Amino acid sequence: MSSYQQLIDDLLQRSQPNFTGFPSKQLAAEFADRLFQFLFGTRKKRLHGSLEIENEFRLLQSHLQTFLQEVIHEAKIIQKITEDFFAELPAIYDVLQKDAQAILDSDPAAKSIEEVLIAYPGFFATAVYRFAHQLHVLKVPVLPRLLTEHAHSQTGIDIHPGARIGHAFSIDHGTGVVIGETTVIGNNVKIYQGVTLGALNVTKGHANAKRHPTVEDNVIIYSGSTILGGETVIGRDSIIGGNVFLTYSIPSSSVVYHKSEIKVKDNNPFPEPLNFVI
Ligand SMILES: CC(=O)OC[C@H](N)C(=O)O
Repeated sequence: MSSYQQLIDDLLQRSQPNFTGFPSKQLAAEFADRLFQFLFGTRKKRLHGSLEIENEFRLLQSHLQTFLQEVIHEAKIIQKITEDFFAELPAIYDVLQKDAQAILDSDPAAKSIEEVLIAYPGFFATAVYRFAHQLHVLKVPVLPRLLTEHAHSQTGIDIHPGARIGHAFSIDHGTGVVIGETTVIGNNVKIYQGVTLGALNVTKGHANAKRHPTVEDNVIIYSGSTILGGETVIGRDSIIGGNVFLTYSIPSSSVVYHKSEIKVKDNNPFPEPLNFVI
């Protein structure tokens, strides 16, 4: 057990200027929100004129540099990562436009693209995941995770930055969605709240293995379903109904559903006592 003095020593060590153990969550949140705002700003905050846009672009670059300084200490590497990240921004923007359009096209409740951009938690979480994934591809440690955790805290949607997700991806409602680190998702995939794409084996020895499923193009996964395992492949054009628990692969164009038994009776007393366990 640590002594009081050991605790003080530990805390003192963390307050040294060279201690870089805890990068700033606030910088992560501000960067994610600011970049999202830059790309999909609401009317009030929308940038006017190319000068204003260029100015904000430069400010975003310097924000990223400050953020990167939290974990990287070589100016040249920070510069290179910043350049590479922003060089990818047009491609990220394109794919996000396809994500937003897919939500609008498939959700009868969505009335306009603006509504999707401003009000859909699934779109926000996907956007922040795409920013984070690019930093993950550029081998930035820890910070990608802080970005997706910011989106998680805002939306209840937990997408690991390491997951690979194709275009026209849509998450409807979204609360409780978990997408693990080694998940691979194709194009035009739609998932609903409470879906888990998880690992079957969560021992530390599997840290470098593919632990999470592959979901091929045009798959729909309805709410509450859990799909586990790195070798599990959901074949293209399949539909997974609500509350399915699946740990093996299924071929293309499958329909998988969970059949629960529900009993309905009138509210007259049972002849014998019932024991409802809540
Ligand atoms: C989503 C999920 O399976 O998480 C379990 C564990 N964190 C892992 O990545 O294997």
